[in-house]
Amino acid sequence: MTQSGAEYAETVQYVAQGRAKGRSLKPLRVLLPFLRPYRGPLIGAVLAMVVAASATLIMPAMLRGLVDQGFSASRIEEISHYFFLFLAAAGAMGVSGATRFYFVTWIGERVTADIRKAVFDHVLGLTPAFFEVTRTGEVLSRLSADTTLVQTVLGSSASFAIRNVLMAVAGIALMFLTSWKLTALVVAGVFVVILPLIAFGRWVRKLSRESQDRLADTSAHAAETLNAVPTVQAFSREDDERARYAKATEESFVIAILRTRARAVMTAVATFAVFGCIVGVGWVGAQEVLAGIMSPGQLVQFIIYAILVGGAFAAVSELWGDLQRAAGASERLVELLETKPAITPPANPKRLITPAKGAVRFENVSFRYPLRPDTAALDEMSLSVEPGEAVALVGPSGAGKSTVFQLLLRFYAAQSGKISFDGTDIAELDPTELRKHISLVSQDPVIFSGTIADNIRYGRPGADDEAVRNAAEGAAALEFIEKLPDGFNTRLGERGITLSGGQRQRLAIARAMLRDAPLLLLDEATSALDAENERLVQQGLANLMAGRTTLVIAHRLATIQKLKRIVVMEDGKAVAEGSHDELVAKGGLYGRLAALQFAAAAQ
Ligand SMILES: Nc1ncnc2c1ncn2[C@@H]1O[C@H](COP(=O)(O)OP(=O)(O)OP(=O)(O)O)[C@@H](O)[C@H]1O
Repeated sequence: MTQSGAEYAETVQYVAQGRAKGRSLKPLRVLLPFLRPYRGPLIGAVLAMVVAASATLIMPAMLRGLVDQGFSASRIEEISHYFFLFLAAAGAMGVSGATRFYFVTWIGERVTADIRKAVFDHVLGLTPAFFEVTRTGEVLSRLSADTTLVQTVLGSSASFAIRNVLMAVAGIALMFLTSWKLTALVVAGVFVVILPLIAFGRWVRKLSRESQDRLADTSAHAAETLNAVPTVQAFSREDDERARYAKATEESFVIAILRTRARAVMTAVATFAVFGCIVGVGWVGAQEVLAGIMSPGQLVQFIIYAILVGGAFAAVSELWGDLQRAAGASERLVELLETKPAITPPANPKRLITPAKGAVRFENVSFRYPLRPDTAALDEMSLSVEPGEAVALVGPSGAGKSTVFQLLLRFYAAQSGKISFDGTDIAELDPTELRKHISLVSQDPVIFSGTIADNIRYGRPGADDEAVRNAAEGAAALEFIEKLPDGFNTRLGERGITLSGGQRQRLAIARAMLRDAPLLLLDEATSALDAENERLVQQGLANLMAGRTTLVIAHRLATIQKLKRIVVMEDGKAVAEGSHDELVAKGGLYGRLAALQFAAAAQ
């Protein structure tokens, strides 16, 4: 169960390495697997596009007939016939346009929803190491802004682009049939136009990546600040935060405008060049008509084709920018999807014997946090806890107590040594399976938005109301819950900010009680309680600990004084162990801590 620095580097690859520097639309390829399941609507959309393009392209041919045959009263029927055909073509354009719009929008929405789910599902499985280097706001921005960009492209730009390419290709073929000479002139002109467009396109793509990055920075900053409004206000830092946000927003504005300018120039150059080219060719055509080489109807047909083709090219050049932005966004989404969790379940995970007993063993475990490779958080740590035993971990701040929990929960993998649960190396278990056997009450419990009952039930979804109530009672939370306006159905704010720290802790304890797992991890579980409530909760905890293996981290020695086994940690190692009295008798670190705390309490 060793994890090298290299593996960690892989975890944070997209941050560390920067992004692949492709300049094409290739990243859009990654959307293909998401499109594959929707062949039906895709075929529908393509058919509708083909019908729309055909209906558009047939019109100039009809116009040619109309012009060449001339308008005279004797041809009234034929002329009406042409207009009837125009009407039919218009109808076909309307219906196929609507069909294309429906299918394409449907695909855009569907695929974006799938991508959002895939990214969220994936990110939720990444280990804490990933979140140490990635701000939540950045992930959120990818989930919303980047997926929205992809949606715009799939839901409209791509189909416009494809339709215009279709029009251009078919239009050029028809132009060729109408007059190959003039067509050759147009094609030559268009090539002259395309080369500068490609250069522009690259520039726009670079700018749009930057603008997306800035947007992500801005939202990350906003999320961080908004989550800490009381702290910001308490330190009177509102103006600084406003200034920081304004600066980030302005920067992203400047880049967005640069991008827009580039696109504006690109559009102007493209439009003028294409239509200028058509005008020139039209002039050559007029000479041919005058010389009797071409009929006027042919010239009209040719010019309309040329305008359609020119319009199609102009549209594609404008959409090119959109497509490139979406390519950038897809690249960022895929980077997220491809980030591998630092810890993955083994190919053939072992299964725990049921019912699990909760025996825990650390054998010479050494561990350094990925972001602090120079300091050992655990240094050859050994610890053995029998099933049903309660052991306290004490020691100065930074001694590595919480790290023991982090490793047991397999949020990180130790670099050397072995950690086993019921005799099985935890590296050989599926982490999700392992965690099902662990209940954690953390120092700063998280309360989710929802009701009090929902929050307790988080420990064991599906538990009945009575079990929830019993858990609350055991955690000494019943009294305060019943005083709330809606009792167990009281809704809590986004992060339970309407509860006091002590109340949150009691909810977290109730959650752990309901979870009913064989191994209980208590990280300063009663630190936010007053003496009265602590006494009540201690009783609940005692009930909870009975028959379970428990590891307790405590700063206040009074809370663990009665436990038979106390392990003293210092600098990532267990340096002493014994009962309170034994350790006090030995003196040492524990003796000093106890002397300080109990002397203070006695005063
Ligand atoms: N995610 C992290 N990344 C890098 N270093 C960390 C991380 N978490 C903890 N550390 C470091 O690892 C060492 C052990 O930390 P740990 O949280 O296990 O200590 P502790 O004994 O639980 O302390 P406390 O009682 O203050 O909670 C400390 O030096 C700490 O700074």
